[in-house]
Amino acid sequence: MLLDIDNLSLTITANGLVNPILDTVSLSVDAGEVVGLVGESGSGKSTTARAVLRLYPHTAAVEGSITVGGTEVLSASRDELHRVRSSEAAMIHQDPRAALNPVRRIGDSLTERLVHVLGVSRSDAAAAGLELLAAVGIRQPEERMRQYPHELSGGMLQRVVIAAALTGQPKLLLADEATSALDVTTQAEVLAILRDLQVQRGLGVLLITHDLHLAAAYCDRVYVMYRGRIVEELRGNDLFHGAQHEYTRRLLSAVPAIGHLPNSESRAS
Ligand SMILES: Nc1ncnc2c1ncn2[C@@H]1O[C@H](COP(=O)(O)OP(=O)(O)OP(=O)(O)O)[C@@H](O)[C@H]1O
Repeated sequence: MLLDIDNLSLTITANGLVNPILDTVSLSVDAGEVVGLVGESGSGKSTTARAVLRLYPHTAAVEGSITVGGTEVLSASRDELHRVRSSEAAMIHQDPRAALNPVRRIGDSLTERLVHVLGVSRSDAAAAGLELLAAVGIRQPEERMRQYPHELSGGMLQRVVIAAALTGQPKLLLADEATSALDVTTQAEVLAILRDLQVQRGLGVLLITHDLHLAAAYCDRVYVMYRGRIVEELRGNDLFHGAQHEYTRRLLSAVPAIGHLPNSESRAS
């Protein structure tokens, strides 16, 4: 198994109060598999994904196990953790503008990890950067490498962020609402690119999303999270009609079905 989270519990202490955030969370992602993690805001999805890279506040207390490619992340040495973060798993966030330094050229942001973390020469890193930009469907990559983030659209920037995440050739992608900030058409384009890359490279993807239609259509399996616990695991295809847990049904009933959106007349009445 590429990612195996087993009985992960996490509390964060703030102002003397111990806040339980995750409670015995278990989930797995195999190589070549797209796995969804859905649930309402604050249910613990991002905390789970960040824990995979051992990113949590120093006041956190953590129990359980997280293995990435067989390495136990929670007790990993500095070197092992560095390897996991630089070449085993990468995270993509919602806002590409926050992920890229606004005063650095795209090419510098893209090749940074290769040069400074993986010790690749600048010319090899530039060649790899160009290749990655082409792989995420960016035309005229040489020109883009010289541009600054404000010169690119949101969809283009998210492609750059995906390319940057792939520089260490990770096997696992943690996509935290990675397309939520994009308009519907751009979202579909970015998701299609992500799917192509996932298939070509046999990547495992943990896809965190609020969009249950997307989770159902895009994911092989979906975990449903509620108040820090996994309450249900379903095949993507079964999400809308196979849910057993009361919370999953409530979550699904809150999703407007296409064709059943309130029209302006009924809203006005
Ligand atoms: N650094 C922190 N200190 C204290 N509490 C935190 C911290 N990070 C997260 N939390 C709390 O942990 C809970 C889970 O947050 P998390 O961001 O993982 O949820 P989420 O399901 O990803 O929500 P969203 O969908 O809104 O991103 C929330 O109650 C949040 O307030």
